[in-house]
Amino acid sequence: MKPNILIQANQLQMKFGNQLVFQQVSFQVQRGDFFSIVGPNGAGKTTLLRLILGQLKPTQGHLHLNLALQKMGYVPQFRNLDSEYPLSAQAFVELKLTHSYWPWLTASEKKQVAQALTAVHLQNQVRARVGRMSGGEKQRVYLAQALVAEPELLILDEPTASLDTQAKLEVMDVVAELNQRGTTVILITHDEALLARYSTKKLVLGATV
Ligand SMILES: Nc1ncnc2c1ncn2[C@@H]1O[C@H](COP(=O)(O)OP(=O)(O)OP(=O)(O)O)[C@@H](O)[C@H]1O
Repeated sequence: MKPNILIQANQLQMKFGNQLVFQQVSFQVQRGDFFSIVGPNGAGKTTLLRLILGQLKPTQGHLHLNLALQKMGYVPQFRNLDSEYPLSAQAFVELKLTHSYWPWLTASEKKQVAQALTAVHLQNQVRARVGRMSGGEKQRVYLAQALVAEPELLILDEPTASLDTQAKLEVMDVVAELNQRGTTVILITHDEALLARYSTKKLVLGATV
């Protein structure tokens, strides 16, 4: 596989028992792509992400990955953390690096945390409580948590669903900046406006089944 191809999917089929979720799905994700996956509810978008993350195997076809699982960052759907949630943005991001064998972070890990918070423009709010932040800020904290591992591929599963337009753009502009600096992005979205604004390639699921 050419080094600039990160994911090559050939004729994927996915069934759960007798239920066919999709078939004949082929696509290629190249380094630097802003790749979107769209399709109606139940078309198998999350299932496809789970295949990419190695949590499921296709029932037919082949999925070749040109990067290690540790080089993938994952940002989940927006979840509104309770206003009483006690952790600061910094502590929330540090959770991703906490060791079981020693309780402190190394100097370079602290630097990684600071860099991740700077990349999402929260460098002035490192001590702010995540529970008190706006929706867009909360989702940028999740993004920072995915960034501490310095991923080559960032996978976002409807990261802005239920956020207002202002907050959506606030999150997606940061994702676009990361993409422009070389991070490959895979985005699941129902949002046509986001697709038109940011995406360079699109896979439509559900159209052929
Ligand atoms: N582990 C599983 N076992 C059995 N069926 C499953 C499993 N995971 C998903 N499914 C089924 O596969 C189909 C596709 O689900 P999936 O969550 O991938 O769709 P989606 O496109 O992400 O939908 P949505 O837009 O609603 O999030 C659904 O019918 C779902 O019930």
